[in-house]
Amino acid sequence: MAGLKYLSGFGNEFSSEDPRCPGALPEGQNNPQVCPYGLYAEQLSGSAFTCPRPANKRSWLYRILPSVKHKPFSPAPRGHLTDTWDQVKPDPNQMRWLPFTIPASSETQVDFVAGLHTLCGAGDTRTRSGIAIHVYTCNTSMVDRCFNNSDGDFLIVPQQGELLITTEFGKMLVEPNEICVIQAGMRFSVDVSGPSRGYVLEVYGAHFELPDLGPIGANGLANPRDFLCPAAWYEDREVSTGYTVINKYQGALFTSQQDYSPFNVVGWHGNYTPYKYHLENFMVINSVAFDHADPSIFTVLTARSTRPGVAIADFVIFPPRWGVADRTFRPPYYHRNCMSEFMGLIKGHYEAKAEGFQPGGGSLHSIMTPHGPDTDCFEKNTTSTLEPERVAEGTMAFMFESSFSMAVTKWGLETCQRLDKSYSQCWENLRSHFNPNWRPSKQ
Ligand SMILES: O=C(O)Cc1cc(O)ccc1O
Ligand SMILES: [Fe+2]
Repeated sequence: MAGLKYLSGFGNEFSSEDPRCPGALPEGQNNPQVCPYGLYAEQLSGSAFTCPRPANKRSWLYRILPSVKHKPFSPAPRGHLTDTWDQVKPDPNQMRWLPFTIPASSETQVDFVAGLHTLCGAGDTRTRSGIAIHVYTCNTSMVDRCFNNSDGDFLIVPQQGELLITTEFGKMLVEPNEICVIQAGMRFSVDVSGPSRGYVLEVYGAHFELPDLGPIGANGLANPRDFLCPAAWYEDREVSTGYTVINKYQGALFTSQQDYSPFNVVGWHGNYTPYKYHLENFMVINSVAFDHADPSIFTVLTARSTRPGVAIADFVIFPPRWGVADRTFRPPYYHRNCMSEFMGLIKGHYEAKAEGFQPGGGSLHSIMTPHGPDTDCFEKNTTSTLEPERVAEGTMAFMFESSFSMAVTKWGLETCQRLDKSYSQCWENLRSHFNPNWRPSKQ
């Protein structure tokens, strides 16, 4: 949408006023006895008050009415959203899903929240530790409905269809190949312009951060200034028919009614905001000599656990780049990992599996479950001439990698009917190339 303004920088202390109300932010204090323009002051906390300064997150919202003016929350159907991880028996097999089905708007009208389906996850919304992976498939905009997640942060990866997201902080347009993060407690409403599909990584009780760069230095990977946060925008809109605030709390959905739009924040300041990032801005670093670098080199954002170096979840991408490694099998190596790997494809093909893994689908390789390139990929890349070549041109695959051992939901295993039962066949024809008479070639 033309004309949307953004503030740039990851986790900055921002200040933003809707240009219609200059001076909406109080000067020199947060809680004046009377706020400019007769606004209410409301703090949104994203960390405990007492967190160390680098981890302390909060924003001050100056709004026409405070959020507390609402009718009581009452339970609402939760559709295919869940945080129950024992719906089906544990299954360590490699799993792959065909593109998730987007409902036809001629048959049913489904908006972003109604279109959320939990695929897998682990942990507990009450002890604030764990993750959930959802897919959304929808075809209609949210009208006088907004969503608010008390359980955690949403990292949203649109795969098809742009999302115009109105938040309490302002509006963001998020297209496929961009991602956005809406952190816990931030109200938002999603407009779509057609059939839409994407992935959501939800993290309970932690926030996404930029990974440390170590010896890479001060620049590279996702640079802080490429993260964009919306600029203040408000509407002073009475909704006599009722505005519905949907709250996800302890995994369940609740709704409450109010007679005004929640997007009534005229100005705000703080460092706890929604933000978006274009994946094309990722500065790719990789092997320029030999061997295959671990995919952590492609980490965009990480939600750290308290164990050093161990993520609750990393968001990793496989962007277009040059492949130049000499005397190297360049695709991903065969491996078993102490982390869970969920992969999705935004567009194009994934380098380890040219066929079968399709945009809008997904795969799950659970903790210590073997996986790697399919037979075709192996045969091709062990015989090809190694020249500098563009890898993953026009494609974008990604991975949610987690230290949690995830359970798949009943929806993921059965109801969605998208599980590709033939997945393991892609490795069936791998044959032995072992030659006991092989000897190192003389130099
Ligand atoms: O399994 C996958 O395809 C993801 C992956 C890619 C890679 O280059 C190295 C390790 C890894 O898990
Ligand atoms: Fe892997």
